[in-house]
Amino acid sequence: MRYISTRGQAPSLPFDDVLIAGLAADGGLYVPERWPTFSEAGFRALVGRPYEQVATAVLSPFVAGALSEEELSGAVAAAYGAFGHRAVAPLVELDAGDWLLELFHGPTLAFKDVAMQLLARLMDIVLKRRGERVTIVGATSGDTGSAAIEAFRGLDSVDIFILHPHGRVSEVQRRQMTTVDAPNVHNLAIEGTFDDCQSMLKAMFADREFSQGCHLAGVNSINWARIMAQTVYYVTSALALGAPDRRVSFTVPTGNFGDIFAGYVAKRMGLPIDRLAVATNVNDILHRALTTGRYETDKVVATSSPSMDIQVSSNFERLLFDAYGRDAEAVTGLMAGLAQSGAFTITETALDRILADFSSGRADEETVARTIAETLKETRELVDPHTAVGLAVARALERDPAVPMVTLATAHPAKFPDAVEAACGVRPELPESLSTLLDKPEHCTTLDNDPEAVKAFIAARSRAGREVA
Ligand SMILES: Cc1ncc(COP(=O)(O)O)c(C=O)c1O
Ligand SMILES: N[C@@H](CCOP(=O)(O)O)C(=O)O
Repeated sequence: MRYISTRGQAPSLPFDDVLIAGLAADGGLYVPERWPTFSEAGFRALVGRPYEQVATAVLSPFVAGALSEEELSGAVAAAYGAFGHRAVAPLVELDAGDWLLELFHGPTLAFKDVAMQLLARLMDIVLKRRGERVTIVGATSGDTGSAAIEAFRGLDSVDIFILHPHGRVSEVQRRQMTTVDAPNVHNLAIEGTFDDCQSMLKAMFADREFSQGCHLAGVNSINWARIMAQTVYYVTSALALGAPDRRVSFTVPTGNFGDIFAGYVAKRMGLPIDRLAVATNVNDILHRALTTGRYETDKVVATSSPSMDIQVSSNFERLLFDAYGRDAEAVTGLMAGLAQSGAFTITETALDRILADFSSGRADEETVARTIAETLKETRELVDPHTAVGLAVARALERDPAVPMVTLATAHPAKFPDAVEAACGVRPELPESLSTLLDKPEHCTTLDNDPEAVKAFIAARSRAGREVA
């Protein structure tokens, strides 16, 4: 399998190069040159199999030619062996036809662990094989950072620098990152928003001297391997609910469009997904774009679901690439418009193609709080504010009663105890594994929203940078 850039100006690469590169050299995102497909019989053969076996089968076409079956299945087994639930991503029925897919049984209690635990192992295999070291730079609104630090801490082949927006992540999220005391882990609190952190990250990749000099690698969902790993739980959950003989819909709390794009990939692979519903909080650029055809950035507002406080939704570019018939020039034009004026308009044809698969909705803060309280009262499930955004949108959608709706539970409520307690009066307890989090010392440097200062900080501490020099 080879991968091509959404902007069409970077060379096509095999999986192992895409894994290390993160962003394409032309600023685009890598996607497979074609979508691999499974027949109905192929999916049927996976029904009832353990998560690890399904993962190996689903991921194998994406890594073909770059990793052996043994390397992939070994990494998959190691990644998911330590999850807190044997099913890895269990389903819970809330009401008839209304399901929650719990994605928070990994070490940092958010869905990011599902991809990050695998990504770290795959990267380690490739870097050891090549005898290389990389500098990972990541931007986080809370969860990607903690999952990445947990997955990569202590790895000799990697130095990891995580940028988070100062004061805009929950205390638990921040401490999950800053209390890790490992020589290869560096936390940077940036005086800005998540979008500032993400655009700084993209600028670092675009600066060839810096990115080559530090041997930069990315672990945000710009990295294709993140998306790929997330397709697996769409498959396991749909199969558990009757696929391939029955259609299933998903509602996905959405920010950077990575998680829901993984659902789109599963659909392109042949999984009978009926609707993919984008659920946003009041930072609703995606809901507005799908409703009006105009993708237009606005000021970001801090909410109780901080990991979704995003305006520029990176992976939407991957969807646009398909919606425009894989026309890289058209996508480059849209992205240039976004950079210049903070907006672009989607053509009617492309929007129609998007709406054939996707629905959308938005939940304001009052609705999120009410949903947390009502869900607890009616189902005895305590949900986090991101999951509540998903549930609120799923409940407001027009639905086919014959099609089960799965809402992705993207984080454990204990990551957001203040918001959950304010909504329903119950303070979720941190699991035993994280019970000492609030007592440990923190390690973090606060920097201005100044790309040059951040680059200088990283360059001075990057071991890969010193080796290249
Ligand atoms: C808990 C939680 N829910 C939802 C999202 C949104 O996911 P995505 O950015 O893949 O759309 C995030 C952040 O990415 C998150 O951390
Ligand atoms: N919500 C994310 C933002 C980064 O998203 P990613 O999926 O592109 O890594 C976070 O929690 O950091």
